[in-house]
Formats: sequence, structure tokens, C-alpha cells
Amino acid sequence: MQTIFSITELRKALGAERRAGKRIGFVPTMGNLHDGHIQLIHQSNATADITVASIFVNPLQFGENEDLDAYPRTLQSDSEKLAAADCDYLFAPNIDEMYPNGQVIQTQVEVPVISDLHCGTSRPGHFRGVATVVCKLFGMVQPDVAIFGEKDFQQLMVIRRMTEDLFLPVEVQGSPIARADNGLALSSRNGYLTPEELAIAPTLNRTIRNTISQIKAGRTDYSALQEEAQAVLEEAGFSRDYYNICNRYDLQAAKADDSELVLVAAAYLGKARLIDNMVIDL
Ligand SMILES: Nc1ncnc2c1ncn2[C@@H]1O[C@H](COP(=O)(O)OP(=O)(O)OP(=O)(O)O)[C@@H](O)[C@H]1O
Ligand SMILES: CC(C)(CO)[C@@H](O)C(=O)[O-]
Ligand code: BAL
Repeated sequence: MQTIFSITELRKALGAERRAGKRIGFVPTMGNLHDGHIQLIHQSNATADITVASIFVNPLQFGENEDLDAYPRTLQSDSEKLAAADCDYLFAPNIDEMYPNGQVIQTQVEVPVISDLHCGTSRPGHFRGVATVVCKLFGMVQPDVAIFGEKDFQQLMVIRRMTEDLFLPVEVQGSPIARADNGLALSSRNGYLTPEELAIAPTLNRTIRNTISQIKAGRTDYSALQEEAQAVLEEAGFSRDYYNICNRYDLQAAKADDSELVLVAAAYLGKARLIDNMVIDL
């Protein structure tokens, strides 16, 4: 695997691959890689000839009081994991490479409506930061296909909308959530949890599954179901963010006669903010 830090060098290397007729797969990440990320690399390897992973902790998508400084930076071990997974290129630009004009005076990409729901409500401006950096990364890497995890369900929808609206020539693929045996969605932020909190964390997924079985059993009083689940999570030691039963296609609050749903949730536990979701087929 070749590690590249500059856009010029990246363009040179990938230009040669493209001219050789290679289909380029791309996996954008913020690093501190776990098996969920490696699954995305495998998916890219299966669909493309060349896989490019990026590692960039993007300040533009972090709020003022969020964990930008604390976010784990583990380039050496990430690079070993990527090489072992047969990734071909690691692109790890620094902040000046990504934002040569600073983070404020530059073009930003806004995907309206959906960006203001759920994670966008608790993290204002977050999806503008995500859409902007992913658009820039697409311009740098010019992939044929890009893979994103379904753990960030709303992020995947924002990126699909952006790609479609801007006619970006990239196929966007989702990849299922990789979980620990106890149901906990793998996440770099699980590393913030103490052993006691790690024992509590699977309650988030267990609660989601419980809500879904009640919906499958016929309950359609979604507001009450959401409130009951929030109470269970608080009792377990979480603090509230959101827990919403939604229409799968626009992420608006589900109506009683909607049949294709998704439950999206986020909750605070100690220093971590955990997210999870599950689709519901009725
Ligand atoms: N458990 C998982 N299963 C599948 N994909 C995942 C999982 N965790 C992360 N991803 C995907 O990996 C890509 C990079 O995500 P990121 O680097 O933010 O990892 P993360 O572990 O989700 O970190 P964080 O805890 O900060 O959200 C995203 O497309 C994300 O959806
Ligand atoms: C897509 C992404 C790499 C953009 O910074 C980030 O939001 C993430 O890791 O999911
Ligand atoms: N996985 C989404 C990146 C973030 O939380 O900022």
C-alpha cells in the first residue's frame, strides 16, 4: 500500500491507474480504524480494481464543544490495518491541503431539509461539513464508486442526495452495520467508554430491537414508543439525544400508515455520543 499526503501526488498515482482502465473504489474515514471500516475496504476490493482509503479528521463537521481535539489519531496502526486488508492507497491530507483558504472563506455544500433532522438538530452545521469534505474528496480522488457505512444512515442519505443533485459521476454504495456480538455498533467513539459504560452500551441496540418488535406486533403510537425507549435508556445511564421512528426515504416522523421505516437513535454515555439505527420492514 502506498501512503500519499498531497493532492498532486494523489492525482498522479490515480491518473495512471485510471489510464490503465482501473475502476477506483473509495472509502473515506476519520481513522482509528476498526472492523466496520475494514468491511468497507473489503466491499470496495470486491467491486473495484483499486481501493483508496482516506483518513482526515474534518474540523468543519465538528461543533465547538465537540471532540475534535480528543478524536483518536492513530495513523501508524490504521495504515497497518489497511495494508493487511489489501487497500492500495491511503490518502492522509493535512488541514492545509484540504482547506488551503481556511475553513470559513471557501465553498461549502449544503444539502437542505434532511441535514437539519436528527443528528443535524443536535449537531448544527455537521452535515454541511460532511457534504463539503466528501465533495472535495470526490474531486480529489475521482472515484468510480464510494462506500459508506449504514451506521451513519442519515449521512449516507445526505451523500446520496448531494451526489445525485450535483451529478457527480460516483456510484455511492452503503455497507451494513458491523456490530459486536452483544449488538453494539462498532465505532471509534466506543474507545471513550469506561469498562462500566461498555457494559451499558449494548442497551442502545437492545432497546431499538425491543421497540421494533413492538412495532411489528402492531403498535403505531410512535411518540409513546419513543418516550418509553428514552426512559429505558435514561434508566440504564444514557442521556438523551434523539430516538426517532421515521419514514425510511425522507427521515421525517413516521405516520401510522407508513410501512417502510427506520429507527434512528443517538444517546450520550459518559464522554461518548453513540448512534445506531435499524430498518423496519412491516
Ligand atoms: N460499525 C460500522 N459498520 C459499518 N460502517 C461503519 C461502522 N462504523 C463506521 N462505519 C463507516 O465508516 C466510515 C467512516 O466512519 P468514521 O471514521 O466516522 O468511523 P466511526 O467509527 O463511525 O467513528 P465515529 O465513532 O466517530 O462516528 C463511515 O462511512 C461510517 O459509516
Ligand atoms: C464521511 C466522513 C469521512 C467525512 O468526514 C465522516 O463523516 C465519517 O467518517 O463518517
Ligand atoms: N461518523 C460520522 C463522523 C462524525 O461523527 O463526525
